[in-house]
Parts: sequence; C-alpha cells; structure tokens
Amino acid sequence: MEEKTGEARAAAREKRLQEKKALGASLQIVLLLTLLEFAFSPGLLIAGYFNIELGPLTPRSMPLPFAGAELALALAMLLASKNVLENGLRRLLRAPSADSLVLVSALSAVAASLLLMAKMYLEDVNLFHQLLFTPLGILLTFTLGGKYLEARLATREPRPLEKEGAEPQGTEEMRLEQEAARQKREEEAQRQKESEARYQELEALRAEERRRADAEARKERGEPPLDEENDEPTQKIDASEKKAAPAASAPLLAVTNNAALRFLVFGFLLAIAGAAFWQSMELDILSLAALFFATLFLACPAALFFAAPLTLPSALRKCRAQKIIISDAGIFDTLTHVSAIAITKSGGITEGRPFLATIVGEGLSDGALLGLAASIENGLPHPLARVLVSTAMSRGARFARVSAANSIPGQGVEALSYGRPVRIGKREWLQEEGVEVSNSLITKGDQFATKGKITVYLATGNSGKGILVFSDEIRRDVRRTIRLLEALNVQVVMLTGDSRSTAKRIAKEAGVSVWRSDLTPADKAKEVQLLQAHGHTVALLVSDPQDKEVFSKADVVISMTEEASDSDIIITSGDSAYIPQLLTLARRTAKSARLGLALAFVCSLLAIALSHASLFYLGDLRFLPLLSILPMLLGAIAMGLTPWRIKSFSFTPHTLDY
Ligand SMILES: Nc1ncnc2c1ncn2[C@@H]1O[C@H](COP(=O)(O)OP(=O)(O)OP(=O)(O)O)[C@@H](O)[C@H]1O
Ligand SMILES: [Cu+]
Repeated sequence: MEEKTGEARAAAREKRLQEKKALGASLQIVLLLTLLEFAFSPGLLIAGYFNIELGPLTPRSMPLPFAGAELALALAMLLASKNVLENGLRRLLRAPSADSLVLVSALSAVAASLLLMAKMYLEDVNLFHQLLFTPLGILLTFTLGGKYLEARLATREPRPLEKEGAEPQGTEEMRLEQEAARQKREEEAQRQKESEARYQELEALRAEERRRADAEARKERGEPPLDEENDEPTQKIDASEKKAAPAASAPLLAVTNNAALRFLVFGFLLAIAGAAFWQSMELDILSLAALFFATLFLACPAALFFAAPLTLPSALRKCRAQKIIISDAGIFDTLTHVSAIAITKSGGITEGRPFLATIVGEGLSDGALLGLAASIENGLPHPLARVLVSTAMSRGARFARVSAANSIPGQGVEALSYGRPVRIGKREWLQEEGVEVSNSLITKGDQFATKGKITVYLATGNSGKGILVFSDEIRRDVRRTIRLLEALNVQVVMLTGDSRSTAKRIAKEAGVSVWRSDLTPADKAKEVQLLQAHGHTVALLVSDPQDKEVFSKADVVISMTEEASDSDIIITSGDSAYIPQLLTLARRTAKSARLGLALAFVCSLLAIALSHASLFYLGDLRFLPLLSILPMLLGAIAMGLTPWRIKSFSFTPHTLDY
C-alpha cells in the first residue's frame, strides 16, 4: 500500500520536478533537430519545386546523401528522447504504456524510412519526399512537449487561498482558533512521539522475551537454535526494491496508458491487414514492408500526451473557484474510480462540535462530576476533552488534583486521584477494567444513546459514578450529500468510535444504511482496507486531522477543514455537497480525455485509409509525411476542444437548496 504522508508526497514532487527538468532539456534538443530536419527535407524540396537551383544541395540529384543526413538527425532525436523510449521499452512486454507506443511508433518511422532508402539505392528511384524523419521529429516534439506540460501541471503548488480581500465575518476568531488548534496538535505530536518510543521499547522487550522462550523451547526439544536475525529477509526485500530502476511517475490520467495498449493492438492489426492486402496485389516486398511500418507509425496519436495537460487544468480551475484545495493534480484520476466513501461520524455526519447536554450523577453532585472529569481531560486534544474543560471552567466547577492522564484511543482516559484510579470513557471499557456500573445508570445511559447522544461514563475506583451526555448535531447538508453519493453508485459507510446505539440513531437520521460502531482508530483503518479488499477505491472523509492511521490507508482523503492539511482534498467551504459533485467532475474529466483520444484515433485511421488510397490510385506513398503530420495536429486540436464538457459543469452549493 502506498503511504500518503506529507513526506512521501514531497519525495514524489521532487521526482516530478527532476523529470520536468530532464523533459524540458530533451524537448529543446528535439525541437531544434526537428527544425533542422524541416530545413533539410521540405525546405530543399520546395526549393526544387520552384526550380531554384541549389546545385549539389538539390535532393533530386543526390537523394541518398541527403537521406543519410536526415537519418543522422533522426538518430540524434531518438538519443535525446532516450528516457521516454527506455521507459517505453521497459514496459513494452509487461504493461505497455503510452511511452511504449511512442517507442514502437518511432522505431517504425525509422524502419519505414530505412526500407525506402534501401529501395532508393537498389532501384535507383528517388523517394526522398516519402521519408518519415520529419514526422518523427514532430511526433517526438509532441510527446516531450505534452509530457513536459503534464509534469508542470503535476508540480504546480496548490495555490493557497487569497489571504487579503473580502474576508468573511469571524475570520479573526477562526484564525485564533486555528492557531490554538495548531499548537495543540504540536503538543499532541510530541506526546505521541513519546508514547510511541515507550511502545517500541515495550515491543522490543516483548520480542526479546519471546525469542528467549522460543530458544528455550527449542533446546528442550533438542532442535538447533535458530539464527538470531529473523528480520533480515524483510530488509533484503527493501534493498532490492530500492535497487530497481527508477520508474517514471505514473501519468496524471491513467486513461492514457490504458488507451495506449489499444492503439498498439489496433496499429498492429491494421498494419498486418494492410500488408496482407498488398501482398495479394503483388506489391514488391520493400514497399510492402515500408507500408507495414508506416501504418504502425500512423496509428500512434501524439495527442495521447496532451490528454492530461489539456483537460485537467479546466477541472482544477473549477475547483479553485470553489476554494477546493487539491494537493496533487493526479488525485483526479483516483477520484474517477472512487466507488466507496468512508465517513467518520464526528465532523462528517455530525457537526463535530459536541456540547455537554446533561450530567447524570450517582453518588456525586453534577458539579463534582464535571470538575473531576475536566481535571482528567485537562490538556488532552480529544474533542470531548476540550468541551469538558471549557464547560467546567465556564460553570466554575472545582478542579481536582490528578496525576498525568493516560488516554486510550477510542476508549477513554485514566488517571490517579488521591491514589485511586479515575476513569472516564466508554462503558464497555470501564467494565472490562473491572468497574461496576449500576443497572439504573446503564438504563439511563442507553436511553440517551438511542437518542443519538454520546454517553461517557465516569468511575472512581471500581464504581461507576455518573454519565456525561454530549450532543452533536447532524450536519444539515449531509442527507442530501448521501443521496447524491448513492445516486452516483458510491457506497457510503459511516465509521465511528461511539457505541452501537448512538451510531444506529445517527446513521438513521442521516440516511446512511451501512455503519460500523465501537471502532478504535486502528479498526477504522481496517474497515477502509476491507472495502479495498472488496475491490473498492475508497475515499475517506475526515474531520479529525489526527486519524493518521486511517489517512494512510484510504485512496483519497477529503476533509472539510484546513486543519487537516495532510489530506488530498480540502473543501474549505465545509459544504459536503461538493463531494459528490467533485466525483462527477472527475468522471467528466476522464470522459473528456477519452473522447479526445477517440477523436485523435479517428484522425489516425483516416490517415491510414488515405495512405492506402494513395498507393491504390497513385501507385506510391508520395503524401506519406503529410498524411502523418496532419492527423497529429488535428488530434491535438481535437484534444484541446473536448474540455467544453468540463466548462459547462458548475458546482452548486448546498445552501441554494433552501
Ligand atoms: N478523551 C476521552 N474522554 C472521554 N471519552 C473518550 C475519550 N476518548 C475516547 N473516548 C470514548 O471513546 C469513544 C470513541 O472515541 P473516538 O475518539 O474513537 O471517537 P471520535 O473520534 O470522538 O468519534 P467518531 O469515531 O464518531 O468520529 C468516545 O465516544 C468516548 O466515549
Ligand atoms: Cu504518431
């Protein structure tokens, strides 16, 4: 599984930047060589056509030396495009990519031209104007140019939102809040690092113990002791993976690679069919072979490489206009495949702004309960903890002295107060820890839970002392969003760490039919993986930027707050209705690209048909170079016209519905 951390993204970006530089350099060289090639063949031919006497420079009198010079230029071009061609070769037999298509096409151009040169030499005819070296230069220029534009698109920084200008009200407050949140996050990160270190120590100790026990058991059984280094194999795998040749980055739209395979197969079929036809017409073998390779060359639409740079920017612009931040243009391709979305309850389904609704005490006053709870939670980053502390402060509850708290993710928190353990969290967890919770307390708690409230139990020693009941409103936009998602055939799953009863009620109110409750963060990650195991491409809608574990598993991470800066897509307006619309936009983008490719391919087919017609009616391939340059241009133009489907798309915010 690909890890989607900030570092991995930065590394990928660095790689793209280097690729871009290399592509830019190759592009310049190939462009220069193509221009030279142009001066050579069409230039000299036109001069000859107008009877401008160039003496020894006229290809009519000495075609072969000129062809040789052109060949030399063409070989230099191939050398300059080495990276693309090598990459194409590497993938040709395993999984042909767009680069493989270019490789086959480029070599075909050279092969066809060499055959024509052979014919020129053997039969003493002048076929100078049929050579495919200039079209080859154009093909390579288009390829490198498109790739360069794509790399530029991939490395563009997501533009930060305008800082100045009309700020919505309460921005200052929001900024302060965010600042505070950032500080909290940093503290939390520090704490997490410490606890991780502790955990690793513990793991190491446990592993040591296990090894020792293992060794002893073996000794008893009289088996020879195992090698100590049992984690060596994994290291070896790592090393070999690193040694593998540096593969080029994936294209921004996978559709280009998928289409390339089809073009390749079609090209071969057409070339074979054409050759078979002319064989029956008893065409000489050299012409036959030249035609075969020329067909292969024509079947490759150079527009393939313009698919991403010509269609994606309009989609990205649409997003930017709605203040949707897209971290990486490549994520659009993943979006087109999204078939399931996991939504965390707090913040995704509910507002994510819980408030303390009621306190149910048993043997402790409400004030004492609140004070004790707040003292334990003091300084913890959990949303419930923050609410407890601020509520306790505003109500003037007295804080108790407690030891440092130990929080268990998805369960609760424990601390020591006057030597006695005090715990606050889920009922099941408390009971597992040996806490007695009275039946009347359980009944009351369940009543609140079935109403969709979050119930947190507090216990001192091993007796339950009360329940803190939190309310978190359902988002107003969520029902519509879920309906829209289902209309797009996207499976919606709600994930929550809360209890079954609470989850059931919230899910029902929001219109979510599939939900999973009582999940720890690790369980949430597993749920995402389970969906993937069922063949889904999974988007994750998160509110809590701390759920790193789940983050790294999902294919796309969407969030509705800028706090979660690690996510792939941030909908800053916080309107969840944009999510289904984003999926629609992505699907349309892919469709546009596919349409453009289809048009480009039609241009190629037309060129192939015309070249056969020319052989049939005129008896030679005199228009071959023209017939190969024109479809490339037309294909690229067609590609540029397809984004009209994206331009007609517009986001409709949820509020318009009211
Ligand atoms: N610091 C805490 N204080 C009190 N209860 C806690 C705390 N941490 C976890 N819990 C208990 O565990 C449950 C799940 O917590 P978790 O943090 O996994 O869910 P969440 O992120 O708040 O909500 P969701 O999973 O719905 O997004 C909470 O509802 C609460 O009962
Ligand atoms: Cu081509």
